[in-house]
Amino acid sequence: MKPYQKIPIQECDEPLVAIPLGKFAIESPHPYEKLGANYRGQSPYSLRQGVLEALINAQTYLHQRYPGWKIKIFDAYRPVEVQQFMVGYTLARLLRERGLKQENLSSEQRQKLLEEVYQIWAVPSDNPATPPPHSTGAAVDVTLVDATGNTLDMGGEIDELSPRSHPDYYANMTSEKERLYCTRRQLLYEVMREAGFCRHPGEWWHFSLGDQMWAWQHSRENLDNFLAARYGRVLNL
Ligand SMILES: C[C@@H](N)C(=O)N[C@H](C)C(=O)O
Ligand SMILES: [Zn+2]
Repeated sequence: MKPYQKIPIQECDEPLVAIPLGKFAIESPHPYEKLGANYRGQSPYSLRQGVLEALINAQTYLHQRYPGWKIKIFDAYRPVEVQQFMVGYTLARLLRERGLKQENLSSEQRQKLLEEVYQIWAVPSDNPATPPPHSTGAAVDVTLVDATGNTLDMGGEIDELSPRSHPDYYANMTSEKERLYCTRRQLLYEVMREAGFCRHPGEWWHFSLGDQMWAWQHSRENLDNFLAARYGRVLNL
């Protein structure tokens, strides 16, 4: 269990709403639908109302600093079944890359590989007390697009299983390119933080507001002010 999963949830019952796609840049077709993930008619481009409002604010802050630039949404709401699908997909990809076969793995080997997968993916828990962050509709994976519509190179791909995914990976590097990646990651962090989001400690692209990870980070930074999460798993109809 990750420490943030111990944070209590006081569900506020705010609705999951559609993201107005015209306002943002989006990854299209949706990256996980393209891989075969089944959303059962729900849209991955949905967020809790208050989280969407904050994302719109983040884009306003970005415009104030870089007119014409946009936040590009890679992923938002993710049902637990899709979380499970992506964990399975990532494990299968690791096996393929390493020339391994699932049926030949010892349980220890399988566990080690799964631990690697869980470095960047949350466990697809069905327990309402420990929902995967995106299943709450309060987490979003984003990057930046410039005024000409180009997706900026952030020095690593979203969902990359590598040390480059760490937000500070380029912090002490000195080449012009490395400094640029660092500046771009910092810009994304600053506009999202100004809007109230927290960033995943190990992923430059993952932000959330009001979920357990957010409440955990918030409580760590403000020791006198313990917060519960206000968004739990979105209940499917
Ligand atoms: C891997 C990435 N897309 C992501 O969303 N990671 C977080 C931790 C998650 O699975 O909730
Ligand atoms: Zn994410």
